[in-house]
Amino acid sequence: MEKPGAKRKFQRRHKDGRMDEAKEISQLEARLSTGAPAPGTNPLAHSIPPQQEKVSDEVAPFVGAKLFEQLPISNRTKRSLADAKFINMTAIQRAALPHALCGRDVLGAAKTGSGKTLAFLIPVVEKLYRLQWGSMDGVGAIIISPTRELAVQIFEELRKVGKHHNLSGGLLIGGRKDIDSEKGRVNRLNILVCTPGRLLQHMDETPNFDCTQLQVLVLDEADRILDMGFANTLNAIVTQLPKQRQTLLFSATQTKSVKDLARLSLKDPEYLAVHAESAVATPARLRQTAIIVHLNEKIDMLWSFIKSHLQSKTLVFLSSCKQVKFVHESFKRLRPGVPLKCLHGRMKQTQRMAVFFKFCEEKHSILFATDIAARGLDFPAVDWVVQVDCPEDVASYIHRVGRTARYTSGGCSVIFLSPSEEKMIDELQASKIPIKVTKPNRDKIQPVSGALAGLLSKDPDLKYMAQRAFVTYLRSVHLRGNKEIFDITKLPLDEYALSLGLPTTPRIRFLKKGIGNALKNAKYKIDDEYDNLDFDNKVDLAGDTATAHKNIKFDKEEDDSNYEEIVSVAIYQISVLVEASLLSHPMRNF
Ligand SMILES: Nc1ncnc2c1ncn2[C@@H]1O[C@H](COP(=O)(O)OP(=O)(O)OP(=O)(O)O)[C@@H](O)[C@H]1O
Repeated sequence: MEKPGAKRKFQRRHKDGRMDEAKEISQLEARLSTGAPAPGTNPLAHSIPPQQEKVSDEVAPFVGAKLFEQLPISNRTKRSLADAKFINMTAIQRAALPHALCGRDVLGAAKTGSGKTLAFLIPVVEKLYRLQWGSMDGVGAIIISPTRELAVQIFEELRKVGKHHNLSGGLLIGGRKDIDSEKGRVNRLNILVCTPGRLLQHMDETPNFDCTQLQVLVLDEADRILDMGFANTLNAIVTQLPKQRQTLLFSATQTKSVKDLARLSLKDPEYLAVHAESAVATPARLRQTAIIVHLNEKIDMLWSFIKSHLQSKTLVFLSSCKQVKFVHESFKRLRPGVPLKCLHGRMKQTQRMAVFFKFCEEKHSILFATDIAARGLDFPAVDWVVQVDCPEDVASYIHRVGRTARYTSGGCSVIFLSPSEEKMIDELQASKIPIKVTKPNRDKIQPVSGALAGLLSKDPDLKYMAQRAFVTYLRSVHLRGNKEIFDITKLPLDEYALSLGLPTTPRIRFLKKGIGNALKNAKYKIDDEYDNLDFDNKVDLAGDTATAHKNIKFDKEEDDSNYEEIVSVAIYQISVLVEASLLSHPMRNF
C-alpha cells in the first residue's frame, strides 16, 4: 500500500524536476544565442582557449569544442552520450553540431564512418527537448534514410541518444507487420525514422497523420535517396511539410542532384564539408588495392581470397541480386571453412534483418551483397571489402569501401578490375583515392571453376542460377552509362560463362535485339510478374528502371528508332504500378 504523503512527495519532486528543466532550457537557449558560430564559418577552425574551457557552464563558449560535454546540450543527452561511451567528437560533429544546435539548416559532407549520424541526431533530440515536446505534440522530427537497414541502424543510435529523454520514436519501414498498431500509434510518435516510400504511404493513407508541427527534417545519404529513383517521392513528402522547419542533409558524397535538392529544401544552409580539403577522399586508415584480372578469373580470385582470409570479416560486393544468390549458394556447397551469408533486395525483410544482425555479431564471416549494403551500414569491425564487380562510379566505390575503416578502426579493400575496366583507376586517383594497383599472384590462385562445373552438372537449379547470374551481370554492364569502362564488347563472354561452371554460354537477348526490345521484354515481364513481387521488389524495380532510363540516354546512337517510346511506356507503367502499390500496400507495424 502507498504510504501516506508518498503521492504528495512524488508530485513535489516532479514539479521540482520540471522547474530544473525549465531553468536548464533557458540557460541552454541563452548560451546558444550568445555563443552561436558566425554564419558561414567552420567551427573546426576554432579551438577554445584552455582558460575559457573551465568557465561556468552558462557562458562557456562552444565553437571549437572537442568534447560533447562542452556543448550546450541537456544533461539528459550528456548522460545518454556518456552511457554509450561517446566522449570526444569527430570532425563532422565538431563542425556541424554548433550550427545545427542553433537551429540552422546544414548540408554536411564527411567521409564514411566519420560519425554523421550523431551530428544530426543530437540536434533533433535537443530541439524537441528544449521545446518540451510531449506525446500530445505529435511528430516533431522526421529522419529519412534510403534503405531499411540504415533506418534500423539510425533508430538504434537514436535509442542511445534519447535514452534519458521522454521522447518517443518509431521506425516506419516497409516489410513489417501489424498495420493497425502502426496506424494507431504513428500520430503519437515524436521522431520518425523512415524510408521515403513508407513515409509517403502514411502521409497518403493514415487518417489524421499530422506533420504540421514538424520541427526538423533530416535527409541521410540524400544522394542515394535520389539515385534510387525517389526524387518524386521526396518532393511529394517535402511539399506536405511545414516550410518553417530546420532541415539537415548529410552524405559522404555530394552530387549535383543533392545540391539541387538542397536548393529546394534548405534555407541558407551551412555547408560543412570537413574532409573536402583533405588530401584523400577515403578514410586515412583504409588500405586500398586494385588487382587487374580477366573477367573469367574473377571467380577464382574471389574463392582464393576467401580461402586465404578465413579469420577475417569480409564484405563482398557484386552488382546484381542474382550474382549474389549464385555465388553464395555455390560457394556454400563447396564449404570454404567460414560462415557465408548474403544480403540483397529480393530477400524478405525479416531475412534481411536477420542477416544484418548476424553479420554484425560475427567475428569471422563473409557477406555477399549488392549495393543495398553499400551505404551507411555500420557493421562493426569489417576487415575487408572486396569488390568483385566494378562499381557504377567513384561515389559508389567510396561508399562500398567505407564499410570498413570506420571511426578509428583500420581496414583493407580490394577491387578486381578487368583490363577493360582499368580506366576506373584513373577516375579513382583523380578523385583523391589512394589505390595501389597490382597483378594477381597466379601461384596462389585456387581455381574453383572445375568444382562449380561439377556442382552445376548435378543440379539444374544451380545451373539456372548461374545462367541468371551471367545474364544479369552482363545486363548491368550494358546499362552502365560510362562506356569507356563498361564495354560489353570487350568482355570474354564464353570464358566468363565457363568460369562460372557453365558448359555453354547463355544467350543474351538484350544484346542481339537492341535496347528497345530489351525494355519491351522488361515491360512484358512487369505485366506478367508484377503482382507477384512484394513491395520491396517493386521499389527496387522502379530504381532499376530509373537507372536504366538514365543510362539509356547515353545510348542514343543505338539503332532502334522506337526505343524512346518503349522506354517511356515502361517507365510510365512502372510509376503507375509503384504508385498503386504504395496506395494498396498494407500498413504494418513498427
Ligand atoms: N564521437 C564518437 N565517439 C565514439 N564513437 C563514435 C562517435 N561518433 C560516431 N561513432 C561511432 O562511429 C561509427 C560510425 O559512425 P556513423 O555510422 O555515424 O558514420 P557515418 O559518417 O554516418 O558513415 P556513413 O557515411 O558510412 O554512413 C558508429 O559505430 C558510431 O557509433
